[in-house]
Amino acid sequence: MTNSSQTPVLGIIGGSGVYDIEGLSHKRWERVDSPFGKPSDELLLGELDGQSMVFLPRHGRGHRIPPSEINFRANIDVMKRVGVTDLISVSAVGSLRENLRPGMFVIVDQFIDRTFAREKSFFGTGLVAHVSMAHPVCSRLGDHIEAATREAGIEFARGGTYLVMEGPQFSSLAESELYRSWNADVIGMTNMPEAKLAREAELCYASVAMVTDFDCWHPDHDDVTVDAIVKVLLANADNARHMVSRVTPRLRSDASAAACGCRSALQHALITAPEARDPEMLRRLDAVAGRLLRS
Ligand SMILES: CSC[C@H]1O[C@H](OP(=O)(O)O)[C@H](O)[C@@H]1O
Ligand SMILES: Nc1ncnc2[nH]cnc12
Repeated sequence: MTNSSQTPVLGIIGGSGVYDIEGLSHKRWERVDSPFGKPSDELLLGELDGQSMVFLPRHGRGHRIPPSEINFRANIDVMKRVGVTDLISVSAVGSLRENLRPGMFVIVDQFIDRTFAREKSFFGTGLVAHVSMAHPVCSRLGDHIEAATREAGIEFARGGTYLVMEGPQFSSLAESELYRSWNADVIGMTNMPEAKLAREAELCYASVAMVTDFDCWHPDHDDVTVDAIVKVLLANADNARHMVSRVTPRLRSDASAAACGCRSALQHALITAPEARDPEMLRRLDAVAGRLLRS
């Protein structure tokens, strides 16, 4: 099922501490197969206030999958396959700034990708594509998230650079200081290549980073541990649900969505001559790039 009418369908990729979405009607977990392999889990499909939505726990239910083993391509492919148009990533992050305190949401607008052990593109030999990542998130979707977050009374910052490290170990002090000197604001292990793949799949993508700790640079705070992160996350997860429930009605009434640039990201990105394209590759890309590849 692809969504050629572009009826708004909200997708949520839930990070650490967010393994389910409460309050959905017609709720069901469904396995969706992808030519890119196994996604992190089944998809949770349902409706929130009459609006279709789809949820996927990034690390799988029970948090089984570490950042480097997440099949980001399969995760984005299945979202596209079931008709998602707007994708919100919810993630736990460490803060690299004094003013971004645990409990706050950062509506990220830039990334520094330091990951090195992940498949980063749907494309490759047989069909080469280069999409723009100058503005890696959808500002229209970001506007809806900002309004929803404000309405839910959650403390937030609009804009911020998320440094994506490979992990799974946390940073050394020297690395944390280096990233601060690069003007990164928050640090995590998962938003890349997720954001790049969402762009290739022509999805509107936005990232809500929930601050859980001060990493290891802050002289007045302990170095980050999983225990400390989980404590903050338990409080944050409810806030994430409040935010999501307020985004859905906004999406439904947004007439500008169809013209959003994210939805035509591939329009001028494919460089391989039609006669040189690999037919097997074209088959795998039926959901991600079917709009342009169907003859
Ligand atoms: C649970 S601590 C580190 C873990 O949490 C973040 O995951 P996510 O972005 O999915 O919330 C971070 O990136 C690490 O994967
Ligand atoms: N300090 C940190 N570093 C990397 N990933 C994180 N996720 C939450 N806090 C983090």
